[in-house]
This record gives sequence, structure tokens and C-alpha cells, in this order.
Amino acid sequence: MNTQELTQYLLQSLNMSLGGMMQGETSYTNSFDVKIVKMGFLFIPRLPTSYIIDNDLYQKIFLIANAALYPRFTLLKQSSAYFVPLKTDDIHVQRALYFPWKIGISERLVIPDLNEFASVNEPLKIPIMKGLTIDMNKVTSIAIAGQSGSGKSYTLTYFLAMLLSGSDLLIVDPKFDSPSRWGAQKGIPVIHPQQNRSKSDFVSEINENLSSALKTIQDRQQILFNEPMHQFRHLTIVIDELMALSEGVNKAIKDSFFSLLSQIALMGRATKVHLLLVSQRFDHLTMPVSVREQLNVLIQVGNINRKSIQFLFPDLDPEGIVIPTGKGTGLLQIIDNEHPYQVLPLLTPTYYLKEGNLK
Ligand SMILES: Nc1ncnc2c1ncn2[C@@H]1O[C@H](COP(=O)(O)OP(=O)(O)OP(=O)(O)O)[C@@H](O)[C@H]1O
Repeated sequence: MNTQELTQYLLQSLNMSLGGMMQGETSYTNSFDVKIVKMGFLFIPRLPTSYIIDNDLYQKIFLIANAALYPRFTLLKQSSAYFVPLKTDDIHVQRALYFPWKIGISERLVIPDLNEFASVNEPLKIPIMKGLTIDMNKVTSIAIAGQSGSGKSYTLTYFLAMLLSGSDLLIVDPKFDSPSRWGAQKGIPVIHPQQNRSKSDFVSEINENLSSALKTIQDRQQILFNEPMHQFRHLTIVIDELMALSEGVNKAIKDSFFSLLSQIALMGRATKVHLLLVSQRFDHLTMPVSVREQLNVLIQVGNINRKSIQFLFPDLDPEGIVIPTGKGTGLLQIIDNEHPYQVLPLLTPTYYLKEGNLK
């Protein structure tokens, strides 16, 4: 399909479906036009119009076009109307609504042997889907959310395996479950609850470890002060089931825990200390808002609806995003300088382990 045919197809789709909303105006009455550009398309209204050019119209066009373009292109959902100026002197058509896209749809990675894959993978570059990699040099903190059975632990194990070659790991496993098993296999210590100790005791132990990570950050800041280009070995602090740590714990201990997390999230960027947080649910009781604001990789697996995503994606209405079905699917957003503002349908990698799966 060439550009002209694609433009025609989009125009037809919009003419037919927008009808009611546009008070009968169509491209045939010269009310709007469509233009394909490098990484998306433009909807160019001819003003004045009898319809209102607002967020409602933008999201309606998104819905129609995203379905019409699937699976050739995936429109990148924006939280509000994306206006762009056009280079023309004609005031009637000097603006457009821009709909950025990526070519194709999200595709899952299938990895026959995870350990082998991790051993040949470039350290700190974590492939997530076909054509999409997270560079740990460009992001600081990662959150994975999803209800029980949605694939969080499975995805976490993938991250652990991929991080191992390029980062030190400090792992907290409140459920004493698959991260602990993984740690035992790899000879990496994992902090987990002990039978004869209280919950507050457990969180205190975590606090001590976070405190020493914070000390590392401060030492590194001093080094950076004298030598701004100094390269540090990465340290990733991994906490599974974060929600379990904020419930039923002495307030002073919880406050320290939150304060340490916030400081690490804020200052870890320059000093290469990351947080990788996993929880069934994130909200302001589970995670300090200042940590939320520092997150730059957001992963939500399982059920996707306005309610389930409201903490990680507060500005996003997921309507119209085609979420694939199956295990380990959901939404992904990477916020760094390289990726444009985008929330993408996610399929987490499927992998196999020679020694058998952990669950
Ligand atoms: N990308 C994937 N490919 C293949 N199987 C997957 C994928 N993601 C998850 N699964 C499978 O889905 C099942 C549930 O995943 P997992 O145990 O990670 O869920 P969970 O969210 O951690 O649940 P819980 O909170 O109860 O521990 C597992 O059997 C896992 O093997």
C-alpha cells in the first residue's frame, strides 16, 4: 500500500466513522484532510469548522484510526490533543492534530534458553520486545504492577537474569518465593522473612540495607564532585511485593523505609543506583509519591482498565489501546530522552530455563 492509498483509506475510515461528531462535515466537503508524515499522520481541519477541535475529537480519531491501522501501525496514545503548527500562510489550515505511530505492533520475544541469552546480551541493555530495549544507563527506577497471576514474578526473574552481568543486586523478597529461589541458584543473597522474627524486624533489616545503599550513593556523589565522568558499577535494589512491606509495620519503621526509598529514588540517577519495585498494587500507601515521580519504566501486566492503571498511569485513558491477550501482557511506558512519549501494548518475554522454570 503506498502513501496515497493509505491516506485514502484513512480518510474513508474517518469520513464514515466520525460522521455524527462532525455534524455531517467530511473530507468531501473539504472540512478536513489527512496527511501521512514520517512517523505518523496529521489530521488537518479546515477552519472555521462547525465541530470543535478538542481532546474528545482527538481521542475519537485515535480510536478509529488505531483500529483501522492495526496491525500495520500502532498509534501511540497521548494523554491530550497533540497540536502541531503547519508551514503555510493560509490561516485556515495552519494547524493539525498529530498522531504519532510506530510501525507494526508490539511483538513478544521468545527466548529458548534464558541463561545463554543473558550471557551473550550486552550488559545493562535489556531487550523487552522485538525492537525495544531498555538501557539501564538511561533509566533509574522501574515498577512492575499487576494482580496475582498476571506474570509479575515471571517478568521479575527475567529482569534479574538480564541485570546480573552488569549490576550488583540487593534483593528483598517478602514472600520468600521465586526471587529467593533464583538468588539461591545464582549464589546471590536475598533478604526474606525468617520464621522467628516479626514483620517490623524484617522491615528494619531492609532499612539497614537501604541505609547502606544510601551511604554508597553519598560516597559516589563525593567522587562525582571531583570526577564528574566517573563510571560506577550499577547497583539495583529489587523489592518484590512492595505492598506487603507497608502493612502491619510499626509507623516509625515504615516512615524510615519510605524516606530511604525516596532518597534513593531521587539521588540514584547520577550514581547508578536503581530501584526495581514490584507489587500487586501501587498507591500512595505502598509507595511514596516522590518515588512514583522518579519512575521511568512503568510496567502494568494483567487487567488493564482505568482503575488498575490509575497510580502508574494517572493521565492515561487506556480506551482504544489494543492490549494483546495471553500471559504477561499489559502496558509499558519508558520515559527517557530516547523514546518519544509513548505508552505501548506490552508482551513480556517468554523464556525457558535449561534447569527448569522456577515456578
Ligand atoms: N511472558 C510470559 N510467557 C509465558 N508465560 C508467562 C509469561 N508471563 C507469565 N507467565 C506464566 O503465568 C503464570 C503466572 O505468572 P506469575 O507467577 O509471574 O504471576 P504473578 O503476577 O507473580 O502472581 P503472584 O502475585 O500470585 O505471584 C506463571 O505460570 C508464568 O509462567
